[in-house]
This record gives sequence, C-alpha cells and structure tokens, in this order.
Amino acid sequence: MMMAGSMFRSRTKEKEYIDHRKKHKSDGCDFCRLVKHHTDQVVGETAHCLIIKNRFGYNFWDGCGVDDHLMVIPKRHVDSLANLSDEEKIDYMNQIAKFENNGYSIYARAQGSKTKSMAHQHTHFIKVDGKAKKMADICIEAAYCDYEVMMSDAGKYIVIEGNDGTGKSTQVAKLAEYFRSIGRTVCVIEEPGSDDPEKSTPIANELRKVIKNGDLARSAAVNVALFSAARRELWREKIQPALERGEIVLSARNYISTLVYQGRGEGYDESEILRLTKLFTDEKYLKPDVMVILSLSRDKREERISMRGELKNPDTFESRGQDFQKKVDDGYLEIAEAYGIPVVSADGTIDEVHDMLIDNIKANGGIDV
Ligand SMILES: Nc1ncnc2c1ncn2[C@@H]1O[C@H](COP(=O)(O)OP(=O)(O)OP(=O)(O)O)[C@@H](O)[C@H]1O
Ligand SMILES: Cc1cn([C@H]2C[C@H](O)[C@@H](COP(=O)(O)O)O2)c(=O)[nH]c1=O
Repeated sequence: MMMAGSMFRSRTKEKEYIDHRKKHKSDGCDFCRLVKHHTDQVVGETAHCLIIKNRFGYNFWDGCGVDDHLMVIPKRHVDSLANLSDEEKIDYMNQIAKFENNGYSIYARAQGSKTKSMAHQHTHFIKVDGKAKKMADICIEAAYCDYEVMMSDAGKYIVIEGNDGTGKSTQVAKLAEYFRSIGRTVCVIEEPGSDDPEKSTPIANELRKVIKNGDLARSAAVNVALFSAARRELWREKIQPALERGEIVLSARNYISTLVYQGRGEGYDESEILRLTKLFTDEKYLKPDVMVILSLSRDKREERISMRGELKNPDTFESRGQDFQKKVDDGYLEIAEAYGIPVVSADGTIDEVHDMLIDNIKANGGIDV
C-alpha cells in the first residue's frame, strides 16, 4: 500500500485527472456540472441528491481490496451539511443509511478542511472485498488518517499584504528565491495583475491598467467589480492550478486589499466584498496557508515609493488625500485584528524583514522551511 512514502496525493489515474481539471477549469464546480448534465458517472438519483462513482481514486486504495468507491452529493452546491434544508438533510441521511446497510464504510471531511479537494459537500461510500475485509478496512482507515500527512507537502498559498510601498513585491521575490533554493517550485502572483506574464494573466493585466488609471473616475462598486474580475482570472488560471501541482504560491496582495481599500477606504460593504470573493473564488482562496500584513509609517512608505521613482505619476489610490491614506493604514490594522492576521513591521532591512517572514511561515504554514 502507498502511504507517506511518496508524501504527495497521487491518483491512480493522475494524468487523466489533470487533463480533466484542465479541460473543465473554466466550467465551475465538477459536481454542479454533473447535476446539470448527468454522465455515466451518475449511478443513482433522489429528489435532492446524486450517487456518483469516484472516477479518480487515490493510489493508496490500490491493493486495499476496494471494490467500489461511490459518493453521495447534494444537488445544491453547499460546502457543509449544515447549509442543507431539513428536507435535503433527510434525503442525504437516507442515502448514507442505505449504503451503510449495504456494507459500505462512510467518510466525509469537514467544511473548510485543508485536505478536501472539492468544496461541494460530498460523502464517500467505500466497499471492500469481503475476503480481505478486515485488512482492507484497516488499510483504508490508515490511509484516511494519514491523508493529512500525505497532503502536508502539497501546494501552499502564502500571501503578503500591506499598504503601497511596504515592500510586498520585494519580500515575495526574496521568498521565491529562498523556496527555490530549497528545491520547491514557486509560482509568484501580483494582485490585481502585473506586466510580467509569469505573475499574471493578460486579462488581469489589462484590468490592472484600468484600475491604476487615476484619470478614470469611478465608484467603489466598480472598483470591487474590477478587482473581483482580475481575482477570478488569477485564481482560476494561475493560483489554483499551481496549488494542484503542489507548488508554493507567493502572492503580493489578495482580497484583504479589497476589504481595506474598497471597504475601509471607500466605504463599500464588507459582507458584500466577502460574498463576491467567495462567489468568484473558493474556500482555499479565502483561507491561505499563511497570510502576513507588512506595516510601515506613511513617511517611510512615501520615501521608498519615491526611491522607486513613481510618485511623479501616483495612481488611483496613491493619489488620494491624507484622509484616504489614513483610512487604509488604520484599515489594515483593524482587519488584521478582526481576521487574526499577523502584522510584521517592515521597518528593517530587506533581510531582517525576510527573516521575520520565514519565522512566521515556519510557525503558521505547516511548510518544511
Ligand atoms: N526593507 C526595505 N528597506 C529599504 N527599502 C526597501 C525595503 N523593502 C523594499 N524596499 C524598497 O522600497 C520600494 C517599494 O518596495 P516594493 O515595490 O517591494 O513595495 P510594494 O509593497 O510591493 O509596493 P506597491 O504595493 O506599491 O507595489 C522599492 O524600491 C524597494 O526596493
Ligand atoms: C488588490 C487590490 C489593490 N488595490 C489597490 C492597491 C494599489 O494602490 C493598487 C494596485 O497597484 P499595485 O502597484 O499593483 O500594487 O490597487 C485595491 O484598492 N484593492 C484591491 O483589491
């Protein structure tokens, strides 16, 4: 049986699975697609649920005597059983009872579990060969328990946040260098986009040009829409695929910037920003493995930005008055407190700040550094 040896989630049909995800990457949730268009993967249906075959079993099932691997999914996309109606819950539970009665073991991961690859709620039904039953059950349970360990070397999403000029891009570049030096594959991202095609997508970069153009006056709602569109592009085209390949994703900014600039700075409703972010991305995007906010006084930030030679043409947000800048500075500290995000002082040398970030990643990311 394959266990922690490979330290990586691997499917028996790995190549097929990767091709499948690539082909359907812009089609949304795999399970919702099955609900809309049944394929031969669907083996049963009730008023609120589908019973489907798991087409991409993991290697660690091989040789475990697994005869059948099915799943029950609710027809409605929910990430937790708690979000089903009472009627849907009864229907779902009836399926669990039926399959348990027919000799299937039942497994499910919690909402937001870092080892759950599909957000759409699903419960596994696994039936093992009668002859090898005891051994097979033990193997499956061990594989299930060991899953966290096996996943610990999978992709990690690390976000460096902070106001303009706090040194996010500098630190992301230094972390990338560090992770590459210890043999990890790295994907660097800049939100809302970048001229560098490696760190962005063509659409995100075009959206960023509009966003950064201070001559185009617009409302907070339009800003939220522009940032959300760029975010979906980056998530679906760059970040999510890199995480699935097991890479370290290092991003300068994510939705915390929208909570701060559009929420605290421009007064847009915070719950609406969260709702849109969830709609355009998913749970994993909302909960990176590590998130850190860099903090630096306004004077020092301006000094650094001017050294970079950009203050002559300040962009949409840099050109806003002191009042807005204060809201953003205060906003970062308030959001850090409210969301439990560590704040690291950027008022040291590049190396000193880097060392503090590495300490933070070691403490919070579950990453071998
Ligand atoms: N610790 C540091 N000490 C001195 N200078 C620094 C430090 N970190 C970054 N810088 C310099 O400050 C400037 C701003 O840094 P950087 O571009 O990394 O900030 P940023 O947070 O990514 O900015 P923005 O959000 O505006 O893109 C750069 O010229 C960079 O070389
Ligand atoms: C992601 C994001 C960014 N902003 C602001 C922050 C900056 O002033 C600009 C982007 O410029 P950069 O040079 O690419 O950092 O946009 C924002 O207001 N909301 C966001 O979600």
